[in-house]
Amino acid sequence: MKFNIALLAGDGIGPEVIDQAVKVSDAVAKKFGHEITWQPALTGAAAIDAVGEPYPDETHEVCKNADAVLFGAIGHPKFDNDPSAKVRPEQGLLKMRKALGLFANVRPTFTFPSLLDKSPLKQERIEGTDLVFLRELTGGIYFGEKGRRDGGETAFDNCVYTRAEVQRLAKKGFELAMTRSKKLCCVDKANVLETSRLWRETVQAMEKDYPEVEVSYEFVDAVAMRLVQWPNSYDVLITENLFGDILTDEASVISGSMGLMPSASMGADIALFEPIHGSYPQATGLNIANPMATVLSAAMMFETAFNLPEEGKAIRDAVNSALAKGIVTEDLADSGKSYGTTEVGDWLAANI
Ligand SMILES: NC(=O)C1=CN([C@@H]2O[C@H](COP(=O)(O)OP(=O)(O)OC[C@H]3O[C@@H](n4cnc5c(N)ncnc54)[C@H](O)[C@@H]3O)[C@@H](O)[C@H]2O)C=CC1
Ligand SMILES: CC(C)CC(=O)C(=O)O
Ligand SMILES: [Mg+2]
Repeated sequence: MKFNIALLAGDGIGPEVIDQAVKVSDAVAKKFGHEITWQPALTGAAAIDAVGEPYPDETHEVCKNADAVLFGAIGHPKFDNDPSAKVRPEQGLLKMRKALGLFANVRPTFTFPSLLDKSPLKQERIEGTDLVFLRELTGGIYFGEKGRRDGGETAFDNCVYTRAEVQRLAKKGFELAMTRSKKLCCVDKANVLETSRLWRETVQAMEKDYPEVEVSYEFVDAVAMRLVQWPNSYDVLITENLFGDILTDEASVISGSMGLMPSASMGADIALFEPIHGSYPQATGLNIANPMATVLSAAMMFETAFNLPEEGKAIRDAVNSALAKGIVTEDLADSGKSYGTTEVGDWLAANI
């Protein structure tokens, strides 16, 4: 098969981890007889520097016309440390998600058998953890009206959700739960927030369409606690944009490193695959970033966007075997030997 993939490397470690995912994807294509054409395009601070905006129209055209998008990360300290900056890399990420209609961000959290001792959590608590967050990605407080008043002394960010937005995300959650253990947790703050009450009411009304799914409703603060206390008590969790962003970073410590967790952002017409981490600016150019989250995002791309599970499995097998053999970057090496980002990528590509 032939694939045309938009490649948005972005900033910081983005280009370094994307290079490894490209290497590994090319190795998969070679092994299984596919042809990939990569279409690089600008985004983030790199795009601001080059053309003055973080998600240029040309990049949108490339994405729209691709079979899938592979995304690294965006963000640069020169913007993070300047709250008054009018144009920011993150605006590009949000614009891209909205413009491509990527409303459902699938963020799995799982453990690797060879890494159980790398998590700061007790082994018996995390063993067998295999859960999936469905994070709503194009609504909520990130997209509501924001601004200042009172001469800049008061700031506001509005959180808005429509019933239709909740329904389409929850539908995906129910459907996913039906393919797994038929357990769904709706994470909200319905004791305080009106948007959360709309979430809860909407999901409750959908329960009758999925009688086999056991639905629980939990407040986000309690989930933040139970997620690290008994992570394997969860299976599919649905939640709004901000809560999902925060909880999935927290959940990444279960696996052992933020550099391991992939994601798929699904829309009606196109899907984008990206690690859950950011541009990790401290590591830029040092060849130390873990590329596995991005490599595993490429595995999700083969499985989800191209419906090629064997190709995805070939990538997952290579990652598992690298982890078992200790071919890992410094975030997972403890006092043992660590490998560079490029060495890990080379090893994975050679072992597909
Ligand atoms: N999707 C995206 O492009 C995202 C972009 N950002 C942006 O990234 C920049 C940095 O944000 P931070 O809050 O520091 O989040 P971050 O995710 O970049 O890094 C947080 C910490 O996670 C660890 N980490 C992240 N990626 C890793 C990797 N591949 N290998 C090993 N360890 C890794 C490091 O310990 C790092 O200090 C900011 O400009 C932020 O806005 C943040 C999150 C998501
Ligand atoms: C930079 C944010 C807008 C996004 C984020 O943290 C994420 O998608 O995980
Ligand atoms: Mg985040």
